[in-house]
Amino acid sequence: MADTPIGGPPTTVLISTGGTIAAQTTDDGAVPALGAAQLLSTTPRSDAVIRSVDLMSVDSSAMTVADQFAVVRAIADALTDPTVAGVVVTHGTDTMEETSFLADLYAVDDRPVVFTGAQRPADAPDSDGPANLAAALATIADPASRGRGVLVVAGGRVLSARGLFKVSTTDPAAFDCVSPDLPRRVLAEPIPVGRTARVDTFALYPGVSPGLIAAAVAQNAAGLVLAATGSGNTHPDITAEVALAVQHGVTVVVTSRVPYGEVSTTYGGGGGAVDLHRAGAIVSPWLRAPQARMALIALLTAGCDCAEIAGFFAQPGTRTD
Ligand SMILES: N[C@@H](CC(=O)O)C(=O)O
Repeated sequence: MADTPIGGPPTTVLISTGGTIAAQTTDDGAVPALGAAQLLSTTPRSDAVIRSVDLMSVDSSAMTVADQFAVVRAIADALTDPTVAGVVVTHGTDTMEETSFLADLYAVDDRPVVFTGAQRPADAPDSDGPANLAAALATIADPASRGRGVLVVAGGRVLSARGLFKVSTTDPAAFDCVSPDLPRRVLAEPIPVGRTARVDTFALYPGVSPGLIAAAVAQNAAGLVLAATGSGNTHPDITAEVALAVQHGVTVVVTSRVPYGEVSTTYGGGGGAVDLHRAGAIVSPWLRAPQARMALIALLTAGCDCAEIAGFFAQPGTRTD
């Protein structure tokens, strides 16, 4: 661990969580093995003073919601030190869109927070991890990174966490955004510790069984996020289940399984977004299912009611770009 000398240059905190960037290839497949200090040892030299925090070592596809909030708390802990210039989080790319967005929801500090990862394991001859980590550290040092919320650096791109999704299982430019300038919503609530609200998510498709929704309600889901077809539409049978779920006090958010474009109350016919909205569902115009779920978990855990949650998804928020 390298720490900041008193009166010395600002420190960057590097939080490692696992993922392919930290993975080594074994007979049983690639698994996270390296901590922050080992990641730094293969990263092109930077003059930054770096404090390492080995928070966890997991494949991000195996992360729990508790793990994700632990990452958010570790970022907040790092920023309690006024000598810290910013925080880099190394994380698997599979669920980086979720954890980075969750961190963005609580990012009240102007200092930059940058997530990065890799598509190729650390022991691959062409691993993209070292270059991504170097770029993430450089992004912390860039004054233009301040006040932009959480950023994600991969494959030569610097993107906002808001609206982010993984677009390739292999390309180093692993991510894109649904829209480059989504308004920023920051939650005033404290970062939760302990139990969080259960929110389930389903992709909808022709022939989908309405029983999926009933099963989630029966298992006490507090919220449901539906990745509907097109601009937020589905079969009329789903609308009836949504109405029942809402009557049971479950908050239902409708988004789309389509990557780009706005989700809107355009279509009727019994299963359109107009009908789902009338059944009590909240339409998420831009956040897709993985990020809408993170927001809903945070809002329900904070005790927000349906009107407040609808306001979160509807209001423009604070533009920072
Ligand atoms: N399965 C890996 C993939 C990656 O990091 O690219 C993970 O998300 O941890």
